[in-house]
Amino acid sequence: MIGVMGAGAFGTALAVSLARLGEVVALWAHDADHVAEMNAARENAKRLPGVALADNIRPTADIPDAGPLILAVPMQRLRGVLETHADALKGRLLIAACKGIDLATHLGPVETIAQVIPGAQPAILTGPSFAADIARGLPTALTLACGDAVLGERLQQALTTPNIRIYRTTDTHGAELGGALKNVIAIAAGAAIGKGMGDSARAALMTRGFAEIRRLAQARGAQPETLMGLSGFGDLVLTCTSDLSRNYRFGLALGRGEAFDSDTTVEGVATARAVTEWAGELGIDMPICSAVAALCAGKFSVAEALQSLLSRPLKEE
Ligand SMILES: NC(=O)C1=CN([C@@H]2O[C@H](COP(=O)(O)OP(=O)(O)OC[C@H]3O[C@@H](n4cnc5c(N)ncnc54)[C@H](OP(=O)(O)O)[C@@H]3O)[C@@H](O)[C@H]2O)C=CC1
Ligand SMILES: O=C(CO)COP(=O)(O)O
Repeated sequence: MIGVMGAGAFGTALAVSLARLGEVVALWAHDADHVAEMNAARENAKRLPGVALADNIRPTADIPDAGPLILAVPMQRLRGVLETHADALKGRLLIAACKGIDLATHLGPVETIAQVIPGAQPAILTGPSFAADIARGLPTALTLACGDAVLGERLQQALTTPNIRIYRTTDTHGAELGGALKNVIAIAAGAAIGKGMGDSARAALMTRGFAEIRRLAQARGAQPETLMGLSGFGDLVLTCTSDLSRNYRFGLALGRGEAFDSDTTVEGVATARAVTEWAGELGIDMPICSAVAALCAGKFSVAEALQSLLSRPLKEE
């Protein structure tokens, strides 16, 4: 049995894909009414409408007491979920599927699990993948990062499905920071396109944004090759170029001066703030992330954010 905690779009899509392996997948939601709705309709109409839940997917309000658990809640909720359910989670194999940096602690998902849950065996599943694509059975490649190489290999086998090919690494810092920071750069890319600045400006933001991601991640001990892989470069490309990305669409709305649905999960907003604070403490230069944080906080207009980037002193690449 595999458990997925968090019945949002991504948790549900992973459950749908894992169920194709034939084993029982428990899909835990914190809201009992939502569980009842999913059981009655055999669909998660609230978060992933139009996708049937196979018979071996079990929506539940009870955390399964055996087997690995995938944590697919928004990053800013992860610590609270872990603290609330610490007794049920202690010593368990916990695989984060969230992308972000915790505002209160400046920790990523793997570090948060390790700090909150005694004896947990933490890992992260990350990389370029939209819930809608995974649920439809479209081909996807992800990175599974686990500090324990033997466990990582076991998880790689267990979580590979007919449409999810998994690569593994022991570099959890690289995997979690690449996935978190690409969302911030996607907001910048969306804002540039929304403001009509063009594809050349987007390419510049993606490239210089990637330089910021590498600077911060390597200061944390991440390996350069992890950042060049699916969880870093791969996810940056997907998220900065697809209208399916919520972070990119949020940026588009900022650029166009349009409203954006406040119930939509946009991980890059809190992460931009967290990373700007954190980079400041470490003395690392993160101008695009800082401009996005200021933009999201309403301190800058898109034009002012661009001006702040273009007026920086000239330097070597
Ligand atoms: N969607 C995607 O394509 C991808 C998403 N991800 C990552 O997965 C993570 C989750 O995103 P996604 O599923 O898309 O988000 P959604 O907005 O679709 O769903 C979030 C889910 O988390 C639940 N939730 C919120 N707060 C809590 C809480 N305190 N306790 C328990 N459950 C809670 C929500 O419940 P409720 O409905 O009651 O609010 C909802 O089911 C994010 O970090 C995202 O970056 C990664 C790759 C792809
Ligand atoms: O992480 C994702 C793609 O890999 C999903 O991106 P959004 O959260 O921007 O929709």
